Amino acid sequence: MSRLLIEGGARLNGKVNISGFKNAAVAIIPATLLSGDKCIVDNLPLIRDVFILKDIMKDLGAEIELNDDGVMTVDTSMIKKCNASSELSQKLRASYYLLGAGLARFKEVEVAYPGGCNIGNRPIDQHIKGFEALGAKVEIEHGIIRAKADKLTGAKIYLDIVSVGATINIMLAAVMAEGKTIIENAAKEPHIVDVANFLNSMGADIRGAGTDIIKINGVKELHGCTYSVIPDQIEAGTYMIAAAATKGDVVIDNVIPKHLEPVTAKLRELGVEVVEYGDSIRVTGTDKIKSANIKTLPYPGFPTDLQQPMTVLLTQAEGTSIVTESIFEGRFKYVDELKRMGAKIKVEGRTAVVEGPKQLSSAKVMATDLRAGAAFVIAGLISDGVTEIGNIYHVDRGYEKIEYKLMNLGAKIKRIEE
Ligand SMILES: CC(=O)N[C@H]1[C@@H](OP(=O)(O)OP(=O)(O)OC[C@H]2O[C@@H](n3ccc(=O)[nH]c3=O)[C@H](O)[C@@H]2O)O[C@H](CO)[C@@H](O)[C@@H]1O
Ligand SMILES: C=C(OP(=O)(O)O)C(=O)O
Repeated sequence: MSRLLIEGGARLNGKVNISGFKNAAVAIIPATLLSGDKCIVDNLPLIRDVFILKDIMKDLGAEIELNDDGVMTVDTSMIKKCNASSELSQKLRASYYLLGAGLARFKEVEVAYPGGCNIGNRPIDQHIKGFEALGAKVEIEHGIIRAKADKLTGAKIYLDIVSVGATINIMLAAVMAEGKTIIENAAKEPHIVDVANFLNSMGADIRGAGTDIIKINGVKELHGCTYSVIPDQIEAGTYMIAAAATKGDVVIDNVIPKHLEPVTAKLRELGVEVVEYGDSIRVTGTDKIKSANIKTLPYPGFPTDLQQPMTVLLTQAEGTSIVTESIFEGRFKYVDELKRMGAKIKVEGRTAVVEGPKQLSSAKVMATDLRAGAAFVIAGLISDGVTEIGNIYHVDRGYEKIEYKLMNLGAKIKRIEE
C-alpha cells in the first residue's frame, strides 16, 4: 500500500494546472459504448478510476488506448454484449453508467453493484425507476444488476431526489429510445452538461442539461466524435482550499470559474482573496480566517465533494463554524482522524461544529475515502511535523499526480511505494 508523507509548514505558492473532470470522464468513457464508431476523448485525468474503466472496457472487447496526455481512443465496434459483472466494476461508482449505455446499445446488460466512496447509503432506486419507465426490467441478485428490454420507449420521469448518477444514467439509456424522454427534477451539475454535450456530439438530441428539466428526443443511432472533457471543479476547489489553508498564493489554471462560484463565494466569506480570470483563479490566503457556516447541496450549492477539505480549512478559522452535510449521511467518518490531529470538531448527525483556530499536529492517518484523503493532505500541509497518510489508493481515484502538483507549489511531500 502506498503512503504519502507530508512535512507541514510550507505556504503553497505558484501555479497548478487542473486536470479533466473525473466525474465527467467516468460517464463519458462508458458512453462511448453507444456507438460502434471510434471516439476520441481528450483532457482525461490520469487517475485510477479512468484506468479501471479503461480495463473494464477492454474486458468487454473494446479497442482502447490512453496516452500520457490524457487522450483516449475507443473503438467499441467489436463488443457484442455488455457483461461487466467482474470485481473491477465494484472498484468504482461510475461502472453503473454501463447500465444505461449497455441497455441503450444492446437492450441487455449486466453490471456488478457499484463501489465508490463509502460515504453513506448510496441506493440506485432512481436509476432503476428511470430504466423501468423506459420499458426495461431490472433485477438485482447476488450483487449483480441485470437490465433487459425488448424495446426502450421515451417517458416522463420525475426524480424523487436530485441525483447526478440517475440523471446521467437515464440520459444514456434514453438517447436512442423511441420518442421523447423528459427528466424532471434533474441534477444540474456541470458534468451533466458535459455528458450531454458529448452525447450531442455523437448525434444525440438532448436539450435542457444544466436545468432541472432535460428533454431527450430519441435518435436511431449515434456516431463517433472527438471531445474534450471539462476541467475538474473538485480538484480545482481542493487546490483553492489548500492555498487558503496554507496562507499561500496560488494560481489555479485551466478552470471554468463559473463552476467554482460556490467555493469562491465561501472562501471570500472567510476573508480569503479570490480573483477570477478567464480560465484561471488566483487564491491569496489571509492570516486571519473568519468562521462561516456551510451546507452541502446539489449544484449550484456547495459541493459535498469539497465538504471534507473545507472542514479542515475551518479548523483554522477564528470562532465556531457549522458544517451541514445534506447529501451523504456518512461523510463525517474522517472527523475522528482529524481529531487525532488536534482538530476540535463535534459531530451530531449531519452537522459538524468546528471550533477554531487550532494548530494541527501531525499524525498517522488512514484515508477512509477519496475526499477524506484530500482533506488529510491539506491537514498535513498545515500541521507541525510529518503526517503520514495511508490508503492513498483512495486519493489516486480522483487526483492526478497530487504529490507532483503540490511539490511544484512548494509543499514537502513524498510518496512511499510499498
Ligand atoms: C461518479 C460521480 O459522479 N460521483 C458523484 C455523484 O455521485 P452519485 O451519483 O452517487 O450521487 P447522487 O447525486 O446520485 O446522490 C445524491 C443523493 O441521492 C441519493 N440517491 C441517489 C440515487 C438514487 O437512486 N437514490 C438516492 O436516494 C444518494 O444517496 C444521495 O443522498 O454525485 C455526488 C453528489 O454530487 C458526488 O458526491 C459524487 O462525486
Ligand atoms: C464521492 C466521490 O466519488 P464516487 O462517486 O466516484 O465515489 C467523489 O468524487 O468525491
